[in-house]
Amino acid sequence: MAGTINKEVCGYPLSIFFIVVNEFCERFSYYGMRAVLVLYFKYFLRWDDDLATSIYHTFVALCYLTPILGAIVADSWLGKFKTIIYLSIVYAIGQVAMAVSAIHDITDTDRDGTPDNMTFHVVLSMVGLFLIALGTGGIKPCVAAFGGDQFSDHQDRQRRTFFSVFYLCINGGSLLSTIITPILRAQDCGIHSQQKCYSLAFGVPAALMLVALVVFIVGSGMYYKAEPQGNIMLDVCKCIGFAIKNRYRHRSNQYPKRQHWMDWAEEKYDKLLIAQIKMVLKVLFLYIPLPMFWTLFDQKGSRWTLQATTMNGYFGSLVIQPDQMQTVNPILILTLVPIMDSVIYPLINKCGLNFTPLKRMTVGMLLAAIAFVCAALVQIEIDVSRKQLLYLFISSSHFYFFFLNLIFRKHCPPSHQHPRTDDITSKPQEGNNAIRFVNGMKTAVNVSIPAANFGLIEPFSYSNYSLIKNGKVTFTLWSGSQSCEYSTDFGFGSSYTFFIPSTLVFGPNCQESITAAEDIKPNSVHMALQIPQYFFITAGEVMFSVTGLEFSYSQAPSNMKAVLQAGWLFTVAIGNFIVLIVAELAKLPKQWAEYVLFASLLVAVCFIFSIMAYFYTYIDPAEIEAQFKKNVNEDDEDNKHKLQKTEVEMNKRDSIKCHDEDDKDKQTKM
Ligand SMILES: C[C@H](N)C(=O)N1CCC[C@H]1C(=O)O
Repeated sequence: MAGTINKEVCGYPLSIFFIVVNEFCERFSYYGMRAVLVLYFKYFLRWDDDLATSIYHTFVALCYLTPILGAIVADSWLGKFKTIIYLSIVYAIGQVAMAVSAIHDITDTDRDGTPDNMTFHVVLSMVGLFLIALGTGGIKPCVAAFGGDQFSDHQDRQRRTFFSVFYLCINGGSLLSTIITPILRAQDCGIHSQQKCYSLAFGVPAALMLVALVVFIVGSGMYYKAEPQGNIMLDVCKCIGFAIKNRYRHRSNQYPKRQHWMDWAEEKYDKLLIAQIKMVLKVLFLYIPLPMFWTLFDQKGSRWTLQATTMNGYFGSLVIQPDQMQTVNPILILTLVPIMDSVIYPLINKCGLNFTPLKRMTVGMLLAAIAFVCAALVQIEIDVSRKQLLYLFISSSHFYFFFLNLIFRKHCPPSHQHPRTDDITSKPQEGNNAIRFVNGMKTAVNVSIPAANFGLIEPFSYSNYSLIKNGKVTFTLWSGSQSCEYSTDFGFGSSYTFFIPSTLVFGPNCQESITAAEDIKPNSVHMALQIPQYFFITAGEVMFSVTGLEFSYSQAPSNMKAVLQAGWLFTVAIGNFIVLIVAELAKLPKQWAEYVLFASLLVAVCFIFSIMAYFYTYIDPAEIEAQFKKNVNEDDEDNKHKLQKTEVEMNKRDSIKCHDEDDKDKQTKM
């Protein structure tokens, strides 16, 4: 670092406090908004599942593609500080636009609780999402690199700790927001009519983004702000282009070979710039296999959550919803980062092992592969339990419908016999329970719960299945003016048929007469079995991602720090795309086989990466740059000397010439 830091606390520059708080608030804003986004698409904008999922993934991928833009602007033009400020404003405007787009009252002219001009809400939210992607992606590489810039060259250890704390803040923000925003969304709010409060769920992240901006500005006087060094990316592209062209022009054997193909740019470009480009290319080459890690990592939110929907989420009196299992990741990050930094790494060092950053990343990839093997084992357990349950269901349902038919033939006229065309044959999706009622009474019965209405069930008829969530549910049965309340507890993924007997007496004790037949048993494999796979993927993330973040900073030349951070984040974007492609292409019949496939792919990639890492030599960009500058200065000195010498000689020669000419003149005059 070229400048000096004014204030230090325990050996750390005070300025990084503002940077980590800014990152915490920004990640709260980003992950909080993301947590309710798909539900907003589905229930507020009324999109179908496919559209909602593809727009969601496109948005996430965009958020990790825009870092390239932010990095170019920061390194070449505005500098990191101004880029963070300007793009944070864009980001906050985007979040506010999202919050406004979710106020149904704005276009609810008939006051029935639904927006009347959906185009307004769709357009505003799409503009909002675009601004957010630009903002969050744009500032992400700058904030990390700007934090790294605050340390002096001799503060390597502190800078490593900074990147760990930085990662803790990311996950602290992510954890809190993914718990809080779904709660905010579940509230009812509105001016004319009450609806689920998406505007609050987006409004709080918007407020947090404003806080992030204010905190960052407050620290302004304390930052070290490296100056941008001109349009560096354009120079880099031109230099690479020239090297390729020049190499091609001199392809014949008569020209001596050069050590590196970039050396073919030496005729036209500065040696320092060529050396810096070589550093960046070496690291970017190493990044090629890395997206595979993110491909596995990002399936937490999709495949693993779907797996959780087929499991039992009762943890004592606490009920964990399938999508809430994802919070295990940030919780484990908050625990594992300090343990790794203060116990595991020092212990490995004490054992005399040189656990270099690239070795850590390799181990991180292997841990992610192990996580997927665990996921495959859990899947096999679920499949086995389902087979047993299905067998139980088929045999019991045959018996029970045989019995039902006997009763119905006896009691009801043929016109009243209801066909059993809608019998459920597979487990209900997303951990829901499929419930239906059979009315054995001679009068019609209406059955309802707060979330669903089974409708009027004719005498000796079945209702259709309704899907209801787990937990305690109270059904209200109405026949004329008489009612009966029936309460029961549901687990995950079960199916029940409730019988209303012909002898039902409405009143307080009516509950006892209603009987339930379990068509499909609730999920039996416990969600706790997913904890090992979460543990391994998160331990892998700590070794891979935290190290990768720091590695990308430490190996980047001074004028391309943000660009390499963006390159690192680009691997996350590619990983997301691979999930979409592989899931489409490899349609394996068994889910566990898909998990094993992904684990094997990562092991193969990890093997390639370890070979590449073996040949990588760590550099100190600052030292190399200083050496180059020294050489240039020495060259300048040499040149100056040479110039002075030449000038003196030239002057001497001139004066001799002058004397000669003077003499000649004198002679002619004479
Ligand atoms: C929430 C994750 N544990 C996490 O920290 N990240 C996932 C992608 C990179 C990183 C982030 O910066 O959000």
